[in-house]
Amino acid sequence: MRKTILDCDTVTLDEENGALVIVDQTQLPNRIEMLSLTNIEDIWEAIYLLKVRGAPAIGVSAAIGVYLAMKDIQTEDMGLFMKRFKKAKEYLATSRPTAVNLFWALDRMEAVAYKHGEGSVEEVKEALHQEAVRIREEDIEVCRRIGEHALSLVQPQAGLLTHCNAGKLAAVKYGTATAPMYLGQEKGYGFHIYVDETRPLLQGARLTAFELQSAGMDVTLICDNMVGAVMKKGLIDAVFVGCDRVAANGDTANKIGTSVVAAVAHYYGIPVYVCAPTSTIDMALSCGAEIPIEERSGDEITEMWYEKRMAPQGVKVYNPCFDVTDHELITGIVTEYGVVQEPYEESFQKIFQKAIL
Ligand SMILES: CSC[C@H]1O[C@H](OP(=O)(O)O)[C@H](O)[C@@H]1O
Repeated sequence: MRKTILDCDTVTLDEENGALVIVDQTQLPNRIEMLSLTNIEDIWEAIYLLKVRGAPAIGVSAAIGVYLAMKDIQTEDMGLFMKRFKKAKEYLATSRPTAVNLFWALDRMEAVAYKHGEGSVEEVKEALHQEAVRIREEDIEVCRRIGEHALSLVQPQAGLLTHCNAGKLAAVKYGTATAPMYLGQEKGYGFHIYVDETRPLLQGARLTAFELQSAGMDVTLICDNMVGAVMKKGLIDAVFVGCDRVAANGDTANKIGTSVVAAVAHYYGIPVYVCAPTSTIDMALSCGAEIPIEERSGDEITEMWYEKRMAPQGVKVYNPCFDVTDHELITGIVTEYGVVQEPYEESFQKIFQKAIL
């Protein structure tokens, strides 16, 4: 049976070879190529170059990466070990600035290291190993639960629109925005899914359309500038998007163009749902203006995915990788604990209190 992208683990730990194994997403959809990364520099570069991308997948990669960086260190000096750990953690934290899951996962790994700090270095290494595996496994359950809550918001045969890739290729199995789509497919909901190509790196065209088509779903690929026409035509009943960081007031950073989708949907009275694992909610930021927005090389805009130039030499370029959708444009934020609505800060606090209990 030919392997499809759905048979490939987006991100996993190869215990036998001590490697982070990822699908090289820069080669999709033309080639399914797995990369086996054993050193922290290659893992950093894979995150930076979007060979592995998407907030949850970035978090899992960093957790596995920092474990791999520490597992072969030969010392019984805990102070030296923790010094080396912090160096590895801080290095991986420089790979990309917006997806809070990167920092959330690294902080979780650090907390586990300190929690076991009274033991031996070998015990800390094993604790890091178990936590990295746990972070990966938790994502599957968290996204499935997001899918179940999101599915309750739409009817069979609904027209859904999504932007960028918040799918299996951005996480471990279900994805976030695509979780209701995968669960709907399992239950025969027959969704009609419209996917924005998502310039400049085309995560929608290259990744979302690819994975959902591979799953046998009804997928229609559109250019980003067609969202208004598709919504005006009455083809969209709901928008589901992912997120890279949600501020305490519900303002959400997601792929550039998401705020446009939300504004147009708002104009046409179409609900916009952000699918957000609580690991992507950053209560330390009061509003979206505080979210760091990654800017990337202008080449991503002037070169058609590094194949041929499509803009004049020397043209000035601005390439913010994300934008912030104001909470007023968001109908609901779907977490693994349920659908949250305004006032978001109060709702998030209730969720986090429940999660702690
Ligand atoms: C489920 S998080 C996916 C999120 O990450 C993407 O950004 P990038 O492809 O640059 O990592 C995009 O914002 C997606 O919504």
